[in-house]
Amino acid sequence: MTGTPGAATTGDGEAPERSPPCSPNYDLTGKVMLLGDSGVGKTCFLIQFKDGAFLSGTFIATVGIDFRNKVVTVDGARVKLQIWDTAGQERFRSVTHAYYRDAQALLLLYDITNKSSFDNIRAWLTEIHEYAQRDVVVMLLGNKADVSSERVIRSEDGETLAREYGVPFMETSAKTGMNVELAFLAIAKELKYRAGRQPDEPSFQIRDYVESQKKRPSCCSFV
Ligand SMILES: Nc1nc2c(ncn2[C@@H]2O[C@H](COP(=O)(O)OP(=O)(O)OP(=O)(O)O)[C@@H](O)[C@H]2O)c(=O)[nH]1
Ligand SMILES: [Mg+2]
Repeated sequence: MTGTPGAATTGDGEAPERSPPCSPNYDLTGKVMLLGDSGVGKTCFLIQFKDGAFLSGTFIATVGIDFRNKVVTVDGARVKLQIWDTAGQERFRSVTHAYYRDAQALLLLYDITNKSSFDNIRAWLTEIHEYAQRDVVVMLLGNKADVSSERVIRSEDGETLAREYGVPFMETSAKTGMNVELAFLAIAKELKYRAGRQPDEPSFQIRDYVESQKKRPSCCSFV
């Protein structure tokens, strides 16, 4: 997925800000951004969610920013997620900063086989604090959990960091699909809950939901 630096490409051939049609096939919308260092798997994560496929082979770094739409149904509500895939490379940072402000949710990825991508998470959280809305939903994801033989970041380290920042955490695989849909469903549930809680509806805690639903890698190599 590539585009021109500084310009959003039209992911599905749909204009991002287009007014809803007369009978929209969704009840509410939410903007989600994928963030994290280059190569952690953001584009693959989005393609796995959107198309159920994994882009193996040569790594093609995203240029600028791009988006895809997908409607998910949670608790009887159709939530249209507009998902922005950002370039992790430093040179595109100023482009992506401009998009933070509109996002309701941010999926922040690191690669469990790449220590620097994990070490940079604090810097990403500082950027989020600076550029995003104060009440933005943030989720920390340790991607490439299928590559257990090359693991350098323990699951516990991801959990500890997420707890420190008070955000939900899980390990994922854009290759096998592990926890990919769950990440977006949890966001959609949170957005639906925020949009208007019904009187008899129990409160929704995204961290508890993720903890109760997430799958753990079947095989772990401890480092
Ligand atoms: N084994 C495995 N490989 C993955 C996974 N996710 C991504 N990859 C591989 O990692 C490389 C980078 O993936 P991308 O999705 O392009 O990375 P990105 O975060 O979008 O990178 P930028 O666009 O530069 O920010 C590719 O070669 C993918 O095939 C995963 O979950 N498991
Ligand atoms: Mg990419």
